[in-house]
Amino acid sequence: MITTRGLARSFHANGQQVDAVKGIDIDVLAGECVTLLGPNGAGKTTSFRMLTTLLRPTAGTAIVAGCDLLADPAGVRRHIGYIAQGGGTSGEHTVFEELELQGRLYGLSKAEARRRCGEVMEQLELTALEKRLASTLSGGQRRRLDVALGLVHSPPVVFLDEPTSGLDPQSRAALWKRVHMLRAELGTTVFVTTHYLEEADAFSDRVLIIDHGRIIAEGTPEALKAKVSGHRVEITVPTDMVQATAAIAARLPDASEPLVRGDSVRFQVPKGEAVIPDLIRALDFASIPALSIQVVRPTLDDIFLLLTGRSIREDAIAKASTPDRT
Ligand SMILES: Nc1ncnc2c1ncn2[C@@H]1O[C@H](COP(=O)(O)OP(=O)(O)OP(=O)(O)O)[C@@H](O)[C@H]1O
Repeated sequence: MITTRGLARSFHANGQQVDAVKGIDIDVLAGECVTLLGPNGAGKTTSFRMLTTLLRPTAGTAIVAGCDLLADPAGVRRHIGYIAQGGGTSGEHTVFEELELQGRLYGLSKAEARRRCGEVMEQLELTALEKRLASTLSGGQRRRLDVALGLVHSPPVVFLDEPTSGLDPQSRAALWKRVHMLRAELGTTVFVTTHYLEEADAFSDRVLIIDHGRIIAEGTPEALKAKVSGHRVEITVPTDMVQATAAIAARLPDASEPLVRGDSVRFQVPKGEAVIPDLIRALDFASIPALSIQVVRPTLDDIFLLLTGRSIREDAIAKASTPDRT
């Protein structure tokens, strides 16, 4: 449903060239839900803007929903829904009017546009809000309207750029649930960007990890996590005891070099549960009161850490905006 070969885009800003996307090969099959996961500035939005015809690639080719991106951009536009970061509504129309207008822009007849408005409002639980001005909606309601706008013309492919950014965890889960219901009912192909690791893990069939404009890993969340062997152990202790705790951790059999962050010490071991008794005994002997000890299974962040030596999570936390409830 989406195929790219060597797709690239460079920008020129302040006399400098920025290679935002450096030749990516992507294959998304019909009906799949695929996530493009990466830290800030990795090239996610630039990739989406190219695939939705808003930005011309500097190099490479792409076929989207059977249409050639370069030769037939109008064909691509007819077959896709794009839910941009920050949404696409002006806010001065009611929910119903926004949806009807969008349907008409996509060439639906008035009657068909109205019928589809009714359907998508029901699917995204917007029916009770149909007469509300879009500008008066809460963040979660507004994001649901954005998704409805992307779906009103029944596209076979939807691009969702950070659909849950800025929403609280409950609203994020609810939005994902609705997107998946639509996919199950209509077989829509869903291509989505996020920097929320847990969402990529829980809701995607496949994850593409992008960093510095290149796809550095891809696979099912399970297959990606399986590349990181063992468990991570995290111990929280009083701050003045972290160095002594790190020294104890370093002496445990097969433990990786401990990493100290604030009042916590982290390290990798082949089997978390096997080292816990020794660890507790050693802490007890040294009179170090452990405030918490956690054995964490690998996450998608661990694979990113393994490949790049950096954490997506820390980058994302820096960017996270104030959560907005439905
Ligand atoms: N119009 C532009 N002019 C110059 N540089 C740009 C432009 N648009 C994007 N870039 C740069 O290209 C790189 C990729 O940006 P992009 O917005 O695609 O990243 P992203 O992964 O979507 O990040 P985020 O998660 O912060 O939205 C960044 O270094 C960005 O500064």
